[in-house]
Amino acid sequence: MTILIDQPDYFGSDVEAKTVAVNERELVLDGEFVIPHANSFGHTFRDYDAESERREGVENFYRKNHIYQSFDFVKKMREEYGKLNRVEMSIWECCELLNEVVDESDPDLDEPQIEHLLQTAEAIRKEYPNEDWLHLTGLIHDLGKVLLLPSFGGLPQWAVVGDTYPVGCRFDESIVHNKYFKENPDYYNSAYNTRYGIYSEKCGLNNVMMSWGHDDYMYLVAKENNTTLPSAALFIIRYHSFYALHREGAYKHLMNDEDVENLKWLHVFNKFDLYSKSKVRVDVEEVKPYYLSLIEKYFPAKLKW
Ligand SMILES: O[C@H]1[C@H](O)[C@@H](O)[C@H](O)[C@@H](O)[C@H]1O
Ligand SMILES: [Fe+2]
Ligand SMILES: [Fe+2]
Repeated sequence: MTILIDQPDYFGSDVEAKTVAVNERELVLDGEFVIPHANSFGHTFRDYDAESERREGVENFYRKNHIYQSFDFVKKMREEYGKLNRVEMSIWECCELLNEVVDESDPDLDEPQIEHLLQTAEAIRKEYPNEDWLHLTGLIHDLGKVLLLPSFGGLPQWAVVGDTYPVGCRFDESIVHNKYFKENPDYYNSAYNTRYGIYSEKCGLNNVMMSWGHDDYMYLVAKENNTTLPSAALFIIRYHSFYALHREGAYKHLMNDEDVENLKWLHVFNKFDLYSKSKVRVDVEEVKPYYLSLIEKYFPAKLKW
């Protein structure tokens, strides 16, 4: 699939000019999505140092995440969860399960995850009414967080949520709270701690092992259950937490040409994923029929998880 869109520039140097002070209700108006200048705690988005009720918990989360996400751990998880032998259910059933899930890594949101899914999808729908595949991508991108639930193995938060990054090569400095990597065994492994590590120039992200979590798991679920979503959707699901790449531009030397194309859509998507987080609730029952129709278009009725 070829994508002909301009690179969005809302993260450029003039980001201040592009952000507009809005009250939360403006997010639900029709037309172009407006980037709010503050999250629901009154801070800028993704400010990991801002003194807030969430700061300490989030830092603690990243400490564990960076210590335990090693190459060997990721390999084991991929093998284990690649079997998809735990649960059978529909996409919508999975959305409902997320009612119970709260993400401890997120400085911008403390609502149940189903709110975030609908807020993301609805914000995309307003600005890109014709890209139904992107609406559905918004709805499902975080479904992998069910890994936190007992029937999915009840993984700890550090193995499910938070930003992701490659393992098998050097941890980039732009990764949030990167100082904690010093306690990761791979940090001292000379096979893994160089710019390329076990990878090579333009090898393609598909060949790169990412830290384990909800992104890679949901990618596996979608792919192995033969979704008809386009490759850009699978790319978004798989790399939406890879902020070191899509926000900071690190690890670009590992991308191949297809990754470069798909990254354009990930930039589009990220605006909605990040800045739609608010206390404004979406009426689930009202939008449900629309999303059920999309699920039917792009997925089988029951999936293996
Ligand atoms: O805290 C957030 C949250 O877990 C998101 O779902 C993930 O995609 C982000 O990258 C992460 O920073
Ligand atoms: Fe996510
Ligand atoms: Fe998200």
